[in-house]
Amino acid sequence: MLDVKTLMLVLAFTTALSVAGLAVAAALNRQVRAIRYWTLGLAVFVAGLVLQVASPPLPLWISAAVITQAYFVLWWGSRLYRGGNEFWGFSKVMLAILLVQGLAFFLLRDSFRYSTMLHSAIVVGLSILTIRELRLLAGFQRSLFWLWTLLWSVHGLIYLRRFFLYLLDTAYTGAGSFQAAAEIESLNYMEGIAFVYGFTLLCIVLTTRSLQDALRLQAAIDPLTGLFNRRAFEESAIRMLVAGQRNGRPVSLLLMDLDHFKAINDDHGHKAGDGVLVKFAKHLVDHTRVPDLICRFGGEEFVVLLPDTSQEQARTLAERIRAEWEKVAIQSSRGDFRATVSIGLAEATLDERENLYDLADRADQALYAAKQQGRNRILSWERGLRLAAVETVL
Ligand SMILES: Nc1nc2c(ncn2[C@@H]2O[C@H](COP(=O)(O)OP(=O)(O)OP(=O)(O)O)[C@@H](O)[C@H]2O)c(=O)[nH]1
Repeated sequence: MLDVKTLMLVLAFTTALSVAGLAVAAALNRQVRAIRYWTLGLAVFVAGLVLQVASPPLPLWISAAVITQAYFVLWWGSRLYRGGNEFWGFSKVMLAILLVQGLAFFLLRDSFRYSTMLHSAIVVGLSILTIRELRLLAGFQRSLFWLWTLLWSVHGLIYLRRFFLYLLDTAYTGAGSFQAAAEIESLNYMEGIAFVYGFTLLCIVLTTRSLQDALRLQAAIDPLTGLFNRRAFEESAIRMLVAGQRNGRPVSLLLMDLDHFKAINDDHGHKAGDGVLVKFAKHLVDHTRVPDLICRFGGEEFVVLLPDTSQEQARTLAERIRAEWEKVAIQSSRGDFRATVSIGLAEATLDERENLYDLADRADQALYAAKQQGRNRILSWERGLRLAAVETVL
């Protein structure tokens, strides 16, 4: 069996290397907050190990408090990865925990057995909490979750075993130092080395995954309004439309265009124009249901695809959107104003040969006619509408 002190040093060295790697990754990926805390957690772990190597003469309770504190920081990082709130007094919470457990380890300082048991119990508890954080992450990749669970479960089980050995096994209950319990302690440190390697690797993978998600979101979302952009809308809308046609369920589409938007920009400035777009996007979100697909089609044009909605039902909704929108007061430095919207709507036919673009084309014809007839109104598509609109222009 390897000497415990040597293993402690190897673990400290391995962890220090991991900290260096993670620190570079954290600096390069500032938007992933969790990796900063994982790096900090491992750095605290290194400090605790160094203190442990130096005890005696240094009291062991100090290193015990520092090492267990590292687990709290790692758990906090995982909590952030799940989407927890960063500013919920991290430093205050950590300080409070450090004080409480520091006091507990201090009170147990004369009993190697009980302080080791407390140390093991904290590691087991935090391993469970850390597993739970990624479990709560909706839609998280299963293989990554299982790797995370495996890593932390093995680590937690090793410490659970340690807890019970010190509780029940006479070979350890009387031990007064790590050297006296070398058999179990060296196994712990060897597993610790493997754990740090595995954990570091997973931190990098999770960070990459988080960046990929952010990129995917950026590619799908209109940055001004936070609505789906056209590309993302088309992807989901095509699926929604085909599902409706297959199941014989009605699907309707509203195509909306803010009226005289150029004049709004000219009279109130481009910034106020942007504000109107943001406000209208929120207005749409407030007036639709969760399954409805809302998108900024481009410029001042918006579209909503309504599953399980007939033309009549869509018209009622469109009327509510239009009527409520004209009441909304918009503040601008050049005076408050109101805006209106024209809406063209069409219901999909059950014929699967009609695709999303055909449906959007029909809604566009209705919208064009609504504009021709004076704006701030809704028109449903009907046969001959394009012809009528063209005639109106002529
Ligand atoms: N502020 C702002 N303006 C935009 C944005 N995208 C497009 N626009 C402006 O929207 C205006 C659209 O003008 P038009 O297509 O003439 O339409 P309109 O003035 O709304 O007239 P009608 O649709 O006929 O009622 C243009 O001046 C564009 O520059 C944007 O993201 N922000």
